[in-house]
Amino acid sequence: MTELVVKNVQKWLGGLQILKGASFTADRGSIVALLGASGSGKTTLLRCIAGLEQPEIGHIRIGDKVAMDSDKRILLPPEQRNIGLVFQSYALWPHRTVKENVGYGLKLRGVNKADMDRRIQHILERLGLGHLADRYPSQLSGGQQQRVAICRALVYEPRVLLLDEPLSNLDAKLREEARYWIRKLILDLEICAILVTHDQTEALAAADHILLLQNGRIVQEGTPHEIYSNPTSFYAADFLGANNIARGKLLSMDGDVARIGGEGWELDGVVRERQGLSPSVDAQAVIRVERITIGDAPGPNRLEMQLDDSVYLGDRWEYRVRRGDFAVKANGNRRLPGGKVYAEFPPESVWVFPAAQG
Ligand SMILES: Nc1ncnc2c1ncn2[C@@H]1O[C@H](COP(=O)(O)OP(=O)(O)OP(=O)(O)O)[C@@H](O)[C@H]1O
Repeated sequence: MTELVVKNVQKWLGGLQILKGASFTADRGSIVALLGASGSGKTTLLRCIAGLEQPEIGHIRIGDKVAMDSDKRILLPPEQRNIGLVFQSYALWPHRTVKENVGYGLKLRGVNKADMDRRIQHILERLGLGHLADRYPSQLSGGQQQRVAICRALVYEPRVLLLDEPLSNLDAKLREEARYWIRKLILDLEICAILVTHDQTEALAAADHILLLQNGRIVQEGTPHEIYSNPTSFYAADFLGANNIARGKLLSMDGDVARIGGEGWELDGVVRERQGLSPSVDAQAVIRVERITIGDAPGPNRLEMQLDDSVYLGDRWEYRVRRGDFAVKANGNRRLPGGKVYAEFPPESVWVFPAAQG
């Protein structure tokens, strides 16, 4: 069931158009990640949904309520939108206890004390914080503070939970755990969550659906697997994964099959973005690091290269190989001696795009 509808949302700030017509829907029991480079408009879009920014144009429906509609001049304030909000900083009040932090909004809304206590206790227990109800934020760990912030957002029983970089203040281990339990919580509660993040791993692991933003536009959307394995633009291909970028000229193109080459190297690949590509124009290929294999014999789409170094990364080795100016990284599971190697670039993993403009 669709819980959130965002249609053609446009927003100007300081004379600049920050959102250029964002449209998407989100279902109950699912997590949608807004992913994109810094300044792409993720937070602004989240703030428009929350009612903290007023889009000049657009339509937003939350549950069965229209939250804003520029044609009908509807604009509900945040407290009437049935949303829960969690900020990166958690924004807890330092002089209020956990219980008071979680219940403050209910108090403002005039919920009676018995009902309020019941709801606070219920959500604190649910997130494993029942025993900390009388502590102050400074007496909690970062992970516990984050749980309190989430309790505070959930105590209203919102239809939609809006999370703005909620994990970025946690260390790597806690972040991984939090990704997991937040996802489970949202699916268990059968609510809908919108997660703003610039961290691709977080979006891939936590979301059911990813919206990739670039300059105020949603340039691609899909499941994490679709976005990772089937990018439709250089921006999308380069934003996700660990990549090698090979810059050269397009040597030939036949349907989706292309050949790209530079100084002393040529590779077969597949066309990922057709516009602006024709033989002999400048082109670039994105090749995921994990797709390149290092061998010791020539073969199709293999280049003779020089292995400069094997770098130990704990769970794998990273090989630094080059042929003249053409340098790439590849992965493997053992240290290799430096010297002559053959690097294989599977053609289906050499994604060819037109060269960047300007
Ligand atoms: N109040 C404002 N006045 C003018 N420009 C603004 C204002 N707030 C944000 N912007 C601009 O809007 C653009 C989008 O900002 P936004 O914070 O939505 O991006 P973001 O994708 O969330 O970035 P980040 O990951 O860095 O938080 C940026 O170029 C930013 O400089």
